[in-house]
Amino acid sequence: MQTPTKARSSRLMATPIKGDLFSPKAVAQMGLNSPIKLISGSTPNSKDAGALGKDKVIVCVKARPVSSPECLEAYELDPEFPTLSLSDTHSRVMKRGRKSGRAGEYSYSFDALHLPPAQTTSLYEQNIAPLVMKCMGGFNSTIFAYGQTGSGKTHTMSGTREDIGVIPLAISSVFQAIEENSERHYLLRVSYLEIYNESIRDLLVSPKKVVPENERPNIHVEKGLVQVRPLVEEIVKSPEEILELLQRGTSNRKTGATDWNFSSSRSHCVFTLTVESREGTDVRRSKLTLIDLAGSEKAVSDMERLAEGKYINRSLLALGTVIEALSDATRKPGGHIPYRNSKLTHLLEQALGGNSNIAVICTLSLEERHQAETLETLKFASRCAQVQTKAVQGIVVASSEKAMLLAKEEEIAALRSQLDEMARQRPPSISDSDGLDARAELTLELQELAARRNRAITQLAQLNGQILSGRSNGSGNNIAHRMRRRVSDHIGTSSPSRFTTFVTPQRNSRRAVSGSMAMLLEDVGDADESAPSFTAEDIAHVARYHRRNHSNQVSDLAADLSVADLSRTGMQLEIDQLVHDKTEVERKYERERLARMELEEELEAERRAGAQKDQAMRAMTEEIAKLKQQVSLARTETARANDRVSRLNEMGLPRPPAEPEGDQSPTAGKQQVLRHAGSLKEPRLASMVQPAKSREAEEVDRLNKVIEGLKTVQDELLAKVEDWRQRVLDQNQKIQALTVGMMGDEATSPTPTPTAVTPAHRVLTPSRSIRSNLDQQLPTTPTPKEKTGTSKSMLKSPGSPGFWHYNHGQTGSPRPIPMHEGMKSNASARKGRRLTVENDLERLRDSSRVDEARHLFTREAR
Ligand SMILES: Nc1ncnc2c1ncn2[C@@H]1O[C@H](COP(=O)(O)OP(=O)(O)OP(=O)(O)O)[C@@H](O)[C@H]1O
Repeated sequence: MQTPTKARSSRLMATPIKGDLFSPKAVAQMGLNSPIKLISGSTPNSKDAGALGKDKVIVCVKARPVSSPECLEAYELDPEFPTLSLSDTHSRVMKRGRKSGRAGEYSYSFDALHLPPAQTTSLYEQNIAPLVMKCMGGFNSTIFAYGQTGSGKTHTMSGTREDIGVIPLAISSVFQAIEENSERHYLLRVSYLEIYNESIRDLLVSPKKVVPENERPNIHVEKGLVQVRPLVEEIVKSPEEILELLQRGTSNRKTGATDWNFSSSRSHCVFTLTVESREGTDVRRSKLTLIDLAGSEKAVSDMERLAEGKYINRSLLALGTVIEALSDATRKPGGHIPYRNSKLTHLLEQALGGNSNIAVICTLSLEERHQAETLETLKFASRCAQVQTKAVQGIVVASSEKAMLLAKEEEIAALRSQLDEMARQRPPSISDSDGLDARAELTLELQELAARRNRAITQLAQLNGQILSGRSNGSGNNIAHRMRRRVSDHIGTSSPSRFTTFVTPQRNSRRAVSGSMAMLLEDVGDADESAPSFTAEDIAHVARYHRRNHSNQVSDLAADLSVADLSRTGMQLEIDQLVHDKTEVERKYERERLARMELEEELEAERRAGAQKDQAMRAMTEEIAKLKQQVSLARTETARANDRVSRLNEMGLPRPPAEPEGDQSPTAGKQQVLRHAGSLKEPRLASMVQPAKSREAEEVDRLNKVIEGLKTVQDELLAKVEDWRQRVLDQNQKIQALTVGMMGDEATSPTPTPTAVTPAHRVLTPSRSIRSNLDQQLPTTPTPKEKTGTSKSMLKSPGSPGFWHYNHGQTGSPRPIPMHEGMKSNASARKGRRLTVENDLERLRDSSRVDEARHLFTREAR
């Protein structure tokens, strides 16, 4: 571990100078007039200026000076390796029970570790200059400083007089590279913006200028290209101009005093240098983006700072999330990256998305009170180190335009050589003797030159037409158009520069060229009209004038060709963007197709699962229906059984379904019957259906036996009835005999003869006696027939003695039947008597049957 000494620390704690950083004096002091040495082998033209294949994000860590060396005890710093590890005295390590067994968890490696008193220059030369050179070679390069507030981001990016920052060093490198590549033509443009509280501000526009809401700069994505519009892009020709713009922008930047930093940047600041260059047919365009991020911070006491801090932390969190997603090795290619969660990440979408070489400068405050934030910065740095990029060189090649350009260049070269030739052939002075001939010759030459000029003007117009027709597609965002306007606007007022080779002092803008042509034509016209009065000197003067002007035209044509090149660059970029868009769209379609397939598979699986569920539901429904049927059958059976049991109970014949052995008491039997009936109502009736059926069969057998018994009883009763009838007949005969005897005693009386007594009358007497006997035997409860009213009851009408009435049930009026009508036989009376007898017999049978059944069951029960 290398511990910086006290002397080192104290040297780095020199008060930086801000504010007058970009004053001409400061610029001179910063040594920009004597640019720093380029890193060997990193020339803008070298073919490997942008590494082919994948590039890693360069991560350098820079620690600012500390107040006391004790602060450094919490860290083990090794700039050679380069690594930074937390020591056992670091609060986080102590909290987690020291490092033993998991030292690797607290160790972080980077591309460079810069410790005090190392200056920014060494960091720049080692890690940043190669990226600036790549930018000069046509590759996009992005460099940003990340770290907690007060850790030295602005100090590193902008620098001080004593410690020059990354931005001035990069500008110096750019101009040095331009100087060293005299063959290439360059066009440089500068823009400078800040993202403050999630809104973009153009730092090159005065903050005093009131800009309506809809005209404020915002991010637009056009053909997949992220752009900020409207945004001032100043064409620059010298480092001084850039530094002047930087100073202007920095003074417009939002800063404020926080608890941690007296002059804290409250916004993310993005400085962009667009480099367009051409050498022959090789046209390149790239961007160098230098970003000074606002510092992540803890809660601060000031309310305004607190609100700003929220935006700052949110956007830094978004940046962290994007970096984390990009560094995720398991991420699918083309997977979603949440660039649009903040303006910062949206703006950096293309740079972070791979089309740029990236360097991250993580600044640290190793003070004890900043340990937590330092740890967060270290984690961010190590995540960045895992991100890979793949910058593409912004080379523009358009075959047809290239051919046209070459033809024009050849023509210009031919014209130039013609002029040179003419200059060589011209005599150094014209003598008076040759005056007339020379004048005539010069006049001819003049005319020829005028014709040539006209041709050149026409060519220029054609060229302009081609440029315009090729680019003016109605889009207000046309780079070439914008650029051309800017070039011409700028040239009128620009000062000479040795760097911008195609914008040289002796060249004029196209507008200026046209003006000079008009002037020249006027001159020529005048010359033609006054040709005879021309002196040799005049003609020589005019010739010199025209030669000079012709040379200017050639230069102007060259300038316009450069503009045309740049227009083509724009077109090529558009084409590249279209190709990129197409690939993106194809990728998107492919992703959508895969997603759709997945969805379809899911739907199919769901459909299958649904069908299975339906089937299972149907099976269950069927089973439930079957069970319901079984239950209803069981209920019916139970009801029947209960009914039968209750009937048996009513008959006083308890019939337990299964008598337990050892308990033969009648009450036990009855209880069992009740238990049986109750149990049948239970839910598990189905299981009892079978036993109930067998019991029912037994009961049916028993009832059949009872019926058999009843039949026997019936036969016996019929025999008895027959016997009774016989006895009645005997009685009747006896009565008749007695009557005959009595008749013999009373032969003269007018009483009816015994033969007049109807059989019905005779039968009725014993019937009455039988009935009275039976009434004593019959149960008191009415028979079912009596209940329904269909049985016949025989009543004697109290109001009509001598008449017996058959009362048919409860309805119908009594029908009188004559018993004696002069002792003569009557068919209906006989029928009535027979019915009476049959009725009596029926009742007798019923009662006998019941008696018999009761007897039988009682016997069985016992
Ligand atoms: N390496 C260094 N040497 C000397 N002074 C430094 C160094 N780094 C930072 N400082 C000083 O620390 C103070 C804070 O630095 P600076 O403004 O660069 O921090 P910052 O990270 O940009 O903070 P913020 O995010 O709040 O803008 C300044 O006064 C600066 O000069």
